[in-house]
Parts: sequence; C-alpha cells; structure tokens
Amino acid sequence: MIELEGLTKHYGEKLAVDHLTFTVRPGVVTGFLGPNGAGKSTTMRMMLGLDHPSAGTVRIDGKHYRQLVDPLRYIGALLDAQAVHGGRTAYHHLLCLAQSNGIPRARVAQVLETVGLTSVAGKRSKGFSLGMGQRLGIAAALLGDPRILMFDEPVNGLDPEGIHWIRNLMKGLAAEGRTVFVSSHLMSEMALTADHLVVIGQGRLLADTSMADFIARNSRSYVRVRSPEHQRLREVITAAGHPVQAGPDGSFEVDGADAAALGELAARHRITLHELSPQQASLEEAFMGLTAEAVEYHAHPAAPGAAPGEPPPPAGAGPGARPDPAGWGQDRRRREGS
Ligand SMILES: Nc1ncnc2c1ncn2[C@@H]1O[C@H](COP(=O)(O)OP(=O)(O)OP(=O)(O)O)[C@@H](O)[C@H]1O
Repeated sequence: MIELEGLTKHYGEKLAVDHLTFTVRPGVVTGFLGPNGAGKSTTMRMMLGLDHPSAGTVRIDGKHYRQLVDPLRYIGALLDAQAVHGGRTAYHHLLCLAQSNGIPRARVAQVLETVGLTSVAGKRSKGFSLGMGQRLGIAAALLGDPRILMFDEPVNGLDPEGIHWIRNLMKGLAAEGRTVFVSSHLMSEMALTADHLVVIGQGRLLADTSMADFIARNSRSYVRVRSPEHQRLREVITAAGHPVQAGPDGSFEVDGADAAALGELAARHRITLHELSPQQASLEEAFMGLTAEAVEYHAHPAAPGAAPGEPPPPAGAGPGARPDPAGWGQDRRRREGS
C-alpha cells in the first residue's frame, strides 16, 4: 500500500504538486492520469524518495522510503526506461542492481525470461530499441519481487504485442495481491488495464474512484433509440417525462433513462424498435471532460490567414477556442450546479 498525505512540491515559484492525499491499494491496478505537466512524474519521484517533498508525506507499507532496507524488495519502479548504463549488457545491468540490493543472482535470469529478453541478455543495452529498453526497465522493477510496483508510461515504445503483454503482466501482478500504480496517456489502454483511477490536474487531486464510477460521473450517458414510427415514439417518450434530443441517422437520444424501461414503454404502445442501445462515453472522453480546465499546454488550430509564429488567441475566446469535447465538461458542471 502507498499512502500520500498532503504531498506538496514547489519548484521555485511553480507549485508542481499541491497537497495530494490518496491511498494506492493492493490487489487492483490503479491508473494515474493527468494532462501534461499535471505533476504525475514529480509525485512518483517523491513516492520513490528521488525528490524531496516541500510538505507532506509518503508511506510505503507504513514506512518512509528511506526507512526501507533493500528498497527494491518493497517497491519496484519503471520511471525513465532510458536511464540505463548503456555500456553494460542487459544481464550485467540487472546483476549490478541485484548485488547492490541483496537480491540473489538467480533472480536476474528469471526476470530476463519474464520480460522476453533472455536471447539478448549478453548484448549492450545502448543498442536496444525503445521497446527492448522498456522491457529491461520492467525487468529491473520486478527484480526484487516487490509487493508494490510503479510504472510511469510503461507502454511507451512497445508494439501491440508488447502492450498486450504489459497489460496482462500488470493485471497478473495485481491479481497476486500486489499494489500496482501506473501512469499513461494512452486512455484506451488504461481503460483496459486499470480498475481504479487517481486523476490530477495542475498538481491537485481531481478524482480518486473506480473506473466505472469515473466514466459515469464525468460523461453523458443516454439511450439511443430508432424506430420506423419515429414521431409516435418521440411523443410517447416525451409524455413519459424523458427529454429527447435528435441523434444521428434519424435516431434520437434519451438522457437519464433506462433502456429496459424504454423498451417496455415502446412495447406497451406497440411501437416497433430498430435500435435500443445504452451509450456511455469512453475513458478518454470522460478524462477530457474532467480535465478541460486543468490542461496546461493547449494546441490551437492555426487561425485562417495567421502568420507563422503569430500567437494563438487565448483558450475559451474566439475562433481558436479549445472545444469542450461534446460539451460534457459543461454537462457535468451544470449537474453539479457550479
Ligand atoms: N526539476 C524541475 N524544475 C522545475 N520545474 C519542474 C521540474 N520538474 C517538473 N517541473 C514542473 O512541474 C510541473 C509538473 O511536472 P511533471 O513532469 O511532474 O508533470 P507530468 O504530469 O509528469 O507531465 P507529463 O505528462 O508531461 O510527463 C510541470 O509544470 C513541470 O514543468
């Protein structure tokens, strides 16, 4: 278990991490999300004792990182896969780590096998591809057989087979009762891997909840219906008190309704349905809805006729305004009355 209490980090004037309090629990994969510059890497570095907090504490199974004897046996991490002594072979890189952390030599061959690098164990890592470097970093994280694992962008540079492999690896580690904390910008992958999410923006905690709850809270869910008796169905649904909006291809969308109840309503009025499908946003859409205001670095479409290098208009103003994806951030704010 990892417990953060009021964790804060200033870099000069910059408040990179702002009073973060949350707990990463064992037995599930916890995803760590936030826009670029939100403070994820800084938080992870402080969790590993690599950066000193300006305030607050981190406890690893109840202890501060510096109190851990042979820390690789408690917590394994992949932070910067390129931070490897490139002149050493993969085997020697891992052997040095094992020897300096009291880990038996036999473990080196085991983790090389786990990550699929046995055949290149004798090669210098400076010749490794991005994906091989990533696998070597993961091997180092697994070396001490730790109860807690932390991965910063682990699928960077991995091909689809590699992405599939790391997804199953993380799920398997969590199923063994380990604590798995992982950051990624790849939302589709995170949606398949994580059970729980911690989301930060501009250093502050925005959400700490299950994947299903996060999507339900931060996006619009509705039922799409389609019928050859379009107008009659619309009248029946409206009369039942459900607001209706036009959808694509002659369908319409009913907010806040249950698909089964709508199907029964149509059946009672002997109306044929061609479609009755509950719709829910993806994790990516929910994430963008929640973090729209916490995004630090925006891309702006080039204004027609703008000279190269001309500064873009401010976010939220004029033709260069950043679109709120499907207005979901607004929907949420309206629901919450803010
Ligand atoms: N050593 C440093 N000195 C000064 N500012 C820093 C330093 N490290 C990070 N920052 C700033 O702190 C903020 C948080 O950075 P951090 O790298 O933790 O964000 P992140 O969420 O990991 O971003 P990304 O998704 O882009 O990797 C950023 O504004 C960054 O510029």
